[in-house]
Amino acid sequence: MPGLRATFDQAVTRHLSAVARLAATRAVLDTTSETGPAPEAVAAETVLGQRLRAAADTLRREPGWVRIGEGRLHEGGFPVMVPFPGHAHLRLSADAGDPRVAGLVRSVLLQTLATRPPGTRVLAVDTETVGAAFAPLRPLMDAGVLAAPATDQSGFTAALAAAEGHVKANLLGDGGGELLLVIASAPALPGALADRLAALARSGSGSGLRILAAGVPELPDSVDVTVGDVMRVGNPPNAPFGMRDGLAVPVVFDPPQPTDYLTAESQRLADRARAAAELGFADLIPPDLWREDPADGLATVIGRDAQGVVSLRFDDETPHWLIGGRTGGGKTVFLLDVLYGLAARYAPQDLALYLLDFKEGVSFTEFTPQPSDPTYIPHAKAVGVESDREYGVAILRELDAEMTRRSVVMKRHGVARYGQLRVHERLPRIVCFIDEFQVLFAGNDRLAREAVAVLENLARKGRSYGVHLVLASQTTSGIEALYTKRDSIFGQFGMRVALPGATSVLDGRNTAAQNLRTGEAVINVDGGVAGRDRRIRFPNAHADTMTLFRLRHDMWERRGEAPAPTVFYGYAEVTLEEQPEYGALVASDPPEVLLGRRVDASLRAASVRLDRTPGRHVAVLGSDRAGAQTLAAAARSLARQQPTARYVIAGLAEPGAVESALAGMAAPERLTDPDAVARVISELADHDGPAYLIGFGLDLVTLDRTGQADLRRLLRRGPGNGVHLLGWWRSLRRFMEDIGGTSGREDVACNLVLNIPGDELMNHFGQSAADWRPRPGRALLLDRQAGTQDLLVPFTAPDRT
Ligand SMILES: Nc1ncnc2c1ncn2[C@@H]1O[C@H](COP(=O)(O)OP(=O)(O)OP(=O)(O)O)[C@@H](O)[C@H]1O
Repeated sequence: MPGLRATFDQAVTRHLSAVARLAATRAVLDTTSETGPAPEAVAAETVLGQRLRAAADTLRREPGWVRIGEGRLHEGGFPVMVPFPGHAHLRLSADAGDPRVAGLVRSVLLQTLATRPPGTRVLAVDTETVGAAFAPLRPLMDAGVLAAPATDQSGFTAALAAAEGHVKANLLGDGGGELLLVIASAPALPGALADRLAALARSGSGSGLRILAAGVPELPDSVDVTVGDVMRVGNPPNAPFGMRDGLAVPVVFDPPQPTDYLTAESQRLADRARAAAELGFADLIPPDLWREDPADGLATVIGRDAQGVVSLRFDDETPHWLIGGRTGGGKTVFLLDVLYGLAARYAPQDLALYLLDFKEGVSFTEFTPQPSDPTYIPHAKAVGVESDREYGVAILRELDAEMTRRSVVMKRHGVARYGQLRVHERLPRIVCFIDEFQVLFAGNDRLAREAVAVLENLARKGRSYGVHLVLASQTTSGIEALYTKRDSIFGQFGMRVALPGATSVLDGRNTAAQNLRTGEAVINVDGGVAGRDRRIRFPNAHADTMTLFRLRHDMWERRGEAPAPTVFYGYAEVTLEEQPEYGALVASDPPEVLLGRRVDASLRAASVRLDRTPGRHVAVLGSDRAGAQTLAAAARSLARQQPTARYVIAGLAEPGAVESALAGMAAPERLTDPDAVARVISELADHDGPAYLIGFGLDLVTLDRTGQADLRRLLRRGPGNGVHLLGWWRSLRRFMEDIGGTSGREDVACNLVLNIPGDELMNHFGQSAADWRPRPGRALLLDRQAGTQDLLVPFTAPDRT
């Protein structure tokens, strides 16, 4: 603005000429002291004082000038402004051990920050009062504007090194904004350090560094202030404004600013810096979708810090990330920023996402189709919401298998790295996000051991195959779980992200994550070591619903062939009717009885084939009433495939489930009397099929010796004759008695176990069943002939709410 510029230039000129003339006037006043000051000289000085006051008034609002005290005239005074940091550094001869100097240092610092760009950052040194000189400016420290003061020689050396790094970056044109080095007091400097400080001071105006140093013996290119009872302002470098012999009048210190003022002003400046450092969610999203090439890695913008915009990468240096922070610390928001940022930059052919959360963690549901919004993120392949460990491990196994597939392809092309493979085949990079990953290790059982092994393999080899992991946890013990499990896994996670409340993500001696606020994070690309931290602010994706909505829809519109992800909702019940395979059932022999949904990467139906081999019966075991519903669903799936078979329904318990089993059967025989059931068992023992006895509560049937023999004959010979039993026993002991104990074990090969603890199963099913921990909504399907053991969500009643 030319008008303002002109006013300022005038103010400077007026100030300079007034200062110069003041010296001359002073000389006259001083030589006439015997007879008292000459009235004309006093009058001239008064006029100059007025001019200086007016000029100071303008300069006060200018960046580059600060007030240091009041110039004393014979009558009145005027504010003394010095051209810091605009034209020069500033040296004070005494240090902050003198409270007046401490007050002046604070005042100059706050004035400077108030008129400089909000990105200005400050390195502080105070060895004499151990940082006390800066203590009232705490809000600036919390906001990352003012670094925690260095209080000893090594801290001072580190501050010099940081300032040197800043100067180098600026001189090379890498930017970095403006840095102030404020030394409130310093140790006696050995020659080498004094030389380094002097070199910094001489680095020139293009270096982006200004120095305010109190108590150092010298500082090139500075306004030099000698501190005694009053201050004497020396000759500024290049004397740009006529003070060739310094300021001719003594300068008195301003009264110290009260702590309340210092805190409030620091807070105001801190808030301003925070607001300026803020990026909006829209700033994370590139103008054009899917333009980036993943060959050398993935990158996305996440936020900014004092140095500018911060990007995060998945590449050879930081193939995997570890994220920590307490509940409510912003983990969900952070992950969403990353996910949307990546998905907007890379096409689904170039980036595949696997998203897992375990209990009470992030919810990735917004990436999946919902009844209210059928769109989805086309990069998402599998999403687990409140997943079981089994589901998580199954996904990890998939990724492990994918690495093996890629290694074969890479061998074929004679290449060793993902980047080289991309020349031949357009395979996507894969990123697997696991929230509350420590759940995978819970239990220290076979599954936990497998989780550790697969995770270790992925962590070690993933970078070569374009497979990346992001592990997040809200608890210290969660993060430590990884460390204590396998040191070698932890070491692979070069990228550390500490959100508010994170304790173990960074190195134990790194305190950078203290005092983080919501929306802030410390990013460390060096495994968490101190000194490699960037404290950033990241935007809240959910605060910009319009951009989010548009992005989702744009991506979905362009999804092409990318199918919706498979989604596993750990908390949800599943009915037979919603399982895709049920709709596809047609008349077939032998039939596949559907029992539930597998808890694995496929989420396909768990089924057993009832063919003519021995043992093809189904026992549902456990008192959980859900067992009756599952049996009913099995019966309905059977009726679709064997519409003309004979069905005998033993409805001894759970009449509601019995009713739903009958649906779809042409002419079922329904029995409700245990004795009638015993009789039909005897009849079916020597019967030719196809016939199915479906028993609800078979433990209610009392069998005499003959009856027991008939049942065992049915079990042993039935399948060969096309006769199968599907029964629900509420007691394992009773079931074992009925089938004849160990000798009858192989006669019922398919067992669906509900609420019977693993240690009770061992006798009958062997050691491998010992890990089973019953829980609502889950069942274990053991097929003795196939030797398999699968976790599934057993089907529930369609009308259950
Ligand atoms: N970058 C941000 N800017 C502004 N507000 C934020 C930001 N990140 C998070 N928040 C606020 O903090 C709240 C909690 O964040 P978030 O849900 O991400 O936390 P969390 O660590 O995932 O916690 P939880 O797992 O308990 O949900 C958000 O609802 C939002 O109001």
